[in-house]
Amino acid sequence: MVTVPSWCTRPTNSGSPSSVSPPGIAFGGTLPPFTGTHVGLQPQRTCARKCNGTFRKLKIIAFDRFFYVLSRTFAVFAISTRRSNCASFSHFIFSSVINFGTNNGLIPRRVARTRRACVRECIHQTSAAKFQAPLRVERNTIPAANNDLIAFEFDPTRCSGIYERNNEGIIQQQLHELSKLHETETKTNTNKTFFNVLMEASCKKNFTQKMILDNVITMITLVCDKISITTNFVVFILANFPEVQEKVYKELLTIYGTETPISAPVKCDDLQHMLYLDRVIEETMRLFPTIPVIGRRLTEDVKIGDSILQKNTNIIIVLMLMNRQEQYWPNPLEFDPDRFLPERIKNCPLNYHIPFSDGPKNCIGTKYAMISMKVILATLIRTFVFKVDRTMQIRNMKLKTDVTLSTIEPLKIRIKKRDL
Ligand code: HEM
Repeated sequence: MVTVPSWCTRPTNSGSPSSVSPPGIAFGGTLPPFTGTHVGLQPQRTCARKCNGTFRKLKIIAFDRFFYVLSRTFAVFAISTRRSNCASFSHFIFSSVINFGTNNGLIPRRVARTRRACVRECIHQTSAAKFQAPLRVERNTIPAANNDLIAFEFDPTRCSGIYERNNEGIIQQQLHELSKLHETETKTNTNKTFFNVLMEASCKKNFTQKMILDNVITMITLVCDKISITTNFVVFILANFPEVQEKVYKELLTIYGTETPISAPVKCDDLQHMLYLDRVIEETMRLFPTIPVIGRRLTEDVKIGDSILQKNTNIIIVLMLMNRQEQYWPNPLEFDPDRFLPERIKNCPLNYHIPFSDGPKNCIGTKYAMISMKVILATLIRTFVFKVDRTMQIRNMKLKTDVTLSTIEPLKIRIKKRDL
C-alpha cells in the first residue's frame, strides 16, 4: 500500500465544485499500489482564482444557510435558487466561458472585456428565474449553449443599457468581418464550412443575424477543443499504459495488417471493428470527462436518497465525481477499458456514464466526436509509439476543472515512429 501524496487528500481551501468530496469518495487515506494499469490520480484541487472565490462563497452559503446535498449515490451539488447565489454562480460560469474563449484567442480581448461588463451588469439586474423553460430538468448555464448564455447575453429585453450601447456594435462588426471571410472562402475553397452554410442561409433571408451569431458562438464555446482535449488524454494514457497501447495496436493490425496509414487510410467501415479502441476512449472519458460538470435547473422536486431537491433548485451534476464512485465503478481509479465490455456494462444503471450528457440538451456532436477521435487515434497509433516522459507521470498529474477539463502542467509524452 502507498500513502496518497498530500495533494490528493481532501482539500480544505479549494472552492471548485469537484474538490469537495462526498462521503464514499476515496480522498485521503491510502490507495492500492500503483501497479499494472492503476491510475494514481485524484480530482483537481485548484481552479482559476476568480472561480475559487465564487465557489468558496457558495460553499459557505450552502453549508450555513441553504439546502445543500452531496449525495452518496449521485454527485450533485444543489445551490439555492436565491438570487444572490444564482448571480454569483452565473458570474462564475460567464467568467469561465469568456475566459475560456479569450485564452484560446477565440474571442478578442477587447470584445471579452465588454462582454464581461455586460454580463456583470445583467446579473445585477435580472433574476436567474427568468431563464426557466418548461422542461423537467432544463439546462442551466453550464456549459454555455445557444439558449441560456446566448439568450442572456444577446436578448436586449433582458439586458441593460451598457449591453445595448456596446454589444450591437460588436455584433455588427463581427458579422461584417465574418461575411468578408465567407466571400474569400467561397471563392478559394469549394468545400463548405459550417459558417458558409449559415451565411448562405442568411442570404436567403430565412436566418437572422442574431441566429447566425448565436450559432457561431455556440459552436465556438461548445465545439472547439473537446475532441483535442479528449484525444490528448487518450494519448497520454496510452503512453503510460503500454500494454493497453499494444492491445489497441494489435486490434488495428487485425484490420489493416502491415498496410500503412498512407497506403490504407482509415475508412468509415473500419470504425465498427475498433471495439477495444472504443472502450479505451470511453474509459478515458470516465476518468477525465472533458466537460466535468453539467448544470441544470429542476422543474420538479427530485428525491435522492433521503433528501429532496426542491423544484427550481440549480444543480451541478459533477460527472468527474460520478465517474469515480466506488459503487458504480469497482476500483474507480483503475484504468480498465474492459469495464465497457457489453456483458459487464449491461447490468449497470442507465445514465451513469454520460460524458456527452443526456436528455433533450445532450451533445449534438457525440457521433461526430467519436468518429473523429477514432480516425485520429487509429492513424496516430499505427504511425507512432507513445512512451511515458519521466518528468510527467500519470501519478503526478493534477487536474483543473473549468468549463472543460485540463491539467495544471502540460501533458508530456515521448513519441517514436513505428517501424512499418
Ligand atoms: C469529445 C468531444 C465532446 C464531448 C465530451 C462533448 C460533451 C458535451 C456535453 C457534456 C455537452 C453538454 C450537454 C448538457 O449540458 O447537457 C455538450 C453540448 C453540446 N455539444 Fe458537445 N461534446 C463533444 C464534442 C462536440 C462536437 C464535435 C460538437 C459539434 C460538432 C458538439 C456540439 C455540441 C453542442 C451544439 C452542444 C449544445 C447542445 C444543446 O444545447 O442542445 N460537441 N457536449
